[in-house]
Amino acid sequence: MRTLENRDTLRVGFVGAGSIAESILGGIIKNEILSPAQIYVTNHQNDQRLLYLQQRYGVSPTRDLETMVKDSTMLLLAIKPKEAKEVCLRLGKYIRRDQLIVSVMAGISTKNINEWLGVDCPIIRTMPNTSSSVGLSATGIAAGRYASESHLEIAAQLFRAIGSVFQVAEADLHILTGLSGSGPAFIYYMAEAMEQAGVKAGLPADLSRELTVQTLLGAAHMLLKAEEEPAELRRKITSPGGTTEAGLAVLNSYSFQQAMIDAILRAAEKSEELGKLYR
Ligand SMILES: NC(=O)C1=CN([C@@H]2O[C@H](COP(=O)(O)OP(=O)(O)OC[C@H]3O[C@@H](n4cnc5c(N)ncnc54)[C@H](OP(=O)(O)O)[C@@H]3O)[C@@H](O)[C@H]2O)C=CC1
Ligand SMILES: O=C(O)[C@@H]1CCC=N1
Repeated sequence: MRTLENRDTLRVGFVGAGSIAESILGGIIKNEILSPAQIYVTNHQNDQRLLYLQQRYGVSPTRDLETMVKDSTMLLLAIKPKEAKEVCLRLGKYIRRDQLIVSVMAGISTKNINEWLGVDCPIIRTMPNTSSSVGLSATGIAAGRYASESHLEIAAQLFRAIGSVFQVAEADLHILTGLSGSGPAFIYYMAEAMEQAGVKAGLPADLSRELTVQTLLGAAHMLLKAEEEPAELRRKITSPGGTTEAGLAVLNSYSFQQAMIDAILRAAEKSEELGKLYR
């Protein structure tokens, strides 16, 4: 397996061409980590989708799994957990022992992937998020049994190009899935509500959207740059007897923090369930 230092010779085959595949390949191309000519994509049946990816990013669509595997130095599995076994059984006919497999599938263990492929090839299991498309993913990565430090480093380099990378034990990828894999959806859900509140009180929708986005952006930067803990940043906004205090009282009456904690833990639990259901 070549390293990204030799990235001109790297060929990545995306098995699965949905949301996360597009976010990752879009980020890789935008950041000029690989050229479109180095990326193949395949999916199950959606021709329109492959055409769209070809036209938008210049990547090569294919349904010839054998040739794609043969020509790829790395395969990136971006199929749903329920499709994992069937697709891996098919891929196993063509995969070489030195071929690096990167999985982004929630819940599916590297042990199961190796078993289905029937090959002791190196597997790096990851959990990125869709912010990959703007270079801001938080990606967890863990090595399977046959992966070496250099395989980990190759995958880390690729994902570092589209955000931050955190190496964790494979078992911890479940909680990363809840926190940072699904996490953006929980934030968007809150953003939808913030926008709705502005509109309900009479603001134009576009102004309400801009205020929401700038507020989230500013808060994220504060979390990143300020030295205070989140609770201290919150306290600084909360004047005694003021508006924030009144608003927080409403959030507390709905157990907002507990709801967020439970949502993340439930998503993590679901990741474990998917792993058991589809093993
Ligand atoms: N979306 C996200 O934010 C994240 C998702 N993930 C993980 O990524 C994986 C994909 O998720 P997501 O992108 O959201 O899902 P999508 O439903 O958007 O995409 C799934 C893709 O898999 C393809 N596919 C299905 N069956 C086959 C097959 N037999 N051979 C080849 N391709 C096949 C589908 O093709 P077709 O359309 O033709 O059926 C489709 O392109 C999941 O395992 C998920 O856990 C991980 C991190 C974040
Ligand atoms: O919803 C899902 O199952 C996937 C995994 C993390 C984000 N999306």
